[in-house]
Amino acid sequence: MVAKLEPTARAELLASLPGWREVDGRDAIEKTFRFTDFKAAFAFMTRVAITADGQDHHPEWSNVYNRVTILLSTHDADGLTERDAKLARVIEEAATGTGLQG
Ligand SMILES: C[C@H](O)[C@H](O)[C@H]1CNC2=NC(N)=NC(=O)C2=N1
Repeated sequence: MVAKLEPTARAELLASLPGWREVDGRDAIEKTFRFTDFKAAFAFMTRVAITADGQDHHPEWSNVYNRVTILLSTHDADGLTERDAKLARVIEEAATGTGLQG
């Protein structure tokens, strides 16, 4: 059973991840990415999907045209864990220089 992040680790994680924020009412973090167009957004989602599946840790996400909103939490722990931290860092890499509008 994976352990939830301690408050200090959680704060350090949020400080290290640009634009991610805590979700009201859930032990989770969330960010919306905005791309130049739908194709750039979907290409980003494809890259993330492949890596996430390889880590066996999956995002909760939605896509509207050029925007992708991603929520991370660990279902098995009902909260934020190191698995979410690892996937958030992968997501940030996958978004870099790929038609990202910020
Ligand atoms: C059986 C499978 O390994 C588990 O259900 C994995 C799949 N992907 C997952 N993704 C997330 N976000 N949390 C989990 O606890 C989780 N568990």
